[in-house]
Amino acid sequence: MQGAGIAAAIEAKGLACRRGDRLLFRGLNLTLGAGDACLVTGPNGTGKSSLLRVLAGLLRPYGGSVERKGSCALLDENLALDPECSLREALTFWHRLDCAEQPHAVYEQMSLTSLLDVPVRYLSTGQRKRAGLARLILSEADIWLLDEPLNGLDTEAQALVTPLVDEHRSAGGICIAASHQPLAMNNAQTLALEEFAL
Ligand SMILES: Nc1ncnc2c1ncn2[C@@H]1O[C@H](COP(=O)(O)OP(=O)(O)OP(=O)(O)O)[C@@H](O)[C@H]1O
Repeated sequence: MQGAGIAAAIEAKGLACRRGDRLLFRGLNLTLGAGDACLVTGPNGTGKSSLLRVLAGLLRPYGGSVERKGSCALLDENLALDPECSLREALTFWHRLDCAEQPHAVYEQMSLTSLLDVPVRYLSTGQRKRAGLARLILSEADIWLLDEPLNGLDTEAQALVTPLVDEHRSAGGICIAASHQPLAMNNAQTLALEEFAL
C-alpha cells in the first residue's frame, strides 16, 4: 500500500450531510484503524453513497469532521475510465499515475485480459465493475470505500470480493462498504444509517 509505514485510520466525528434542502443524517461517529471494516446499511435514499463521498473528501460535510491517515480510493458507479479509449489505454492512464506494478496479474484475476482492446463504452455492467475493482486494487490505496461493490457482478465475480477485502485488511488496509446485497466481512462494524436520519 502507498502509505506503508503509516498505520491507516479514518475517524468521523459528529458528521452531518445535507443534499439539496434535505438533511440526510447527523451525529454520525465512526472510527476505524488498520485492518478494520465497516458495513453501511440503510434503505434507498438514506445517504450511503453520500456518506462514502464525504468520507472520501469529495463532498463537504454539512457538519462534523473527517480525519484520514493514508490514501483513499472510492469504487462506485462512476468508472472514471475514458469511454472513447480501449480498456488497456484507460487503465494504463491510472496505472501510470499510481505507479502500479504487475497490472497484468490483476487483469487476469479480474478476467479482463480478453477485454483489454475493447473500448470502455462497449463494456457490460459487470465488466465495468470488474475494471473498477482492478483500478481499486492497483491504486494501492489504504482506505477502500466501496459503494455497492457486488452490483452487476455474476456469482463467480461476487465470490472474489470478500477474499480481496480480506487480503486488503490483512495488509493493514481499511474497508468501508455500502451494500444492499450480503457482503461477508469478518468482524466488521455495522453502521445502520437510518439510525442517524432525521
Ligand atoms: N447532488 C445532489 N443534489 C441533491 N440531492 C441529492 C444529490 N445527490 C443525491 N441526492 C439525494 O440525497 C439522498 C441520498 O442519496 P444517496 O445516493 O446518498 O442515497 P443511498 O442511501 O446511497 O441510496 P441507494 O440505496 O438508493 O443507493 C437522495 O434523496 C438523493 O436524491
